[in-house]
Amino acid sequence: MSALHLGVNIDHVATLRQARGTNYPEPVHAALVAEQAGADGITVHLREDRRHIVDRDVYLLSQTISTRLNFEMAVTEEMLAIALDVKPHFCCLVPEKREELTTEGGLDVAGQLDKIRSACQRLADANILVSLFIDPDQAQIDAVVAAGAPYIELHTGRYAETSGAQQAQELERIQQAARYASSKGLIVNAGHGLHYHNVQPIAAIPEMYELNIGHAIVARAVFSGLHAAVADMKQLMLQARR
Ligand SMILES: CC(=O)[C@@H](O)[C@H](O)COP(=O)(O)O
Ligand SMILES: NCC(=O)COP(=O)(O)O
Repeated sequence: MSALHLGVNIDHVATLRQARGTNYPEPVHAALVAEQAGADGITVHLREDRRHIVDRDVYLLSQTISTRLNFEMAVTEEMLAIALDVKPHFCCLVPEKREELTTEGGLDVAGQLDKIRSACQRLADANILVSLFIDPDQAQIDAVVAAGAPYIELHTGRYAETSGAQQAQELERIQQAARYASSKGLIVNAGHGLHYHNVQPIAAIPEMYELNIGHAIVARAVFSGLHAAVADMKQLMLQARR
């Protein structure tokens, strides 16, 4: 079983800033507090519409954090140019719809293999580690291998939205996908919609390398402070591994 890492997604610190067009709260400040509290990495999603994170955040974070920056991006020429300029540690390629409230599904790697393979190659040539954000689906995992990305991030959104028997079924899909991906040599991350009450079954999956968690941590920080919110989440994750 590998060590389990926590990537803290700070998109919604920026959501609060953009709501009023102020210069606070500052995402860099949030990233540094998260690192002090035990975050192993910082994740941001630069959306096409710049609804939360904006370009300067990505540049500043890459210059200031001391863990690893995970840059979530749609597979567009605009985002590829930014990634190749910033050179984050990781790029996670995600699907994006302008009108969506949040990321709705995984990237269809199998359905656009040439495009994704070429993006992976360009990022790898710049020494950026690429992760593909996919649904827990064997055909998509096979396509990731064909695309040449070393990491996947399994979309846990459906698991997070369901309950009871349906959630148990989703958990099983994620467990099977993690096992299959790992047998193919991929490093397995997961994320989306994870919170303090649903994280442990996902954290307990032995193949998991990193969980990326944002909304729930930022929401809890309103009441308990960001340091405690990150530390509590990390503790829950590590507890699930014992
Ligand atoms: C790709 C993914 O699952 C999320 O991390 C993504 O960042 C969601 O975007 P929002 O933060 O805009 O909801
Ligand atoms: N890739 C998932 C992520 O970064 C965080 O998603 P969420 O916890 O904000 O739903």
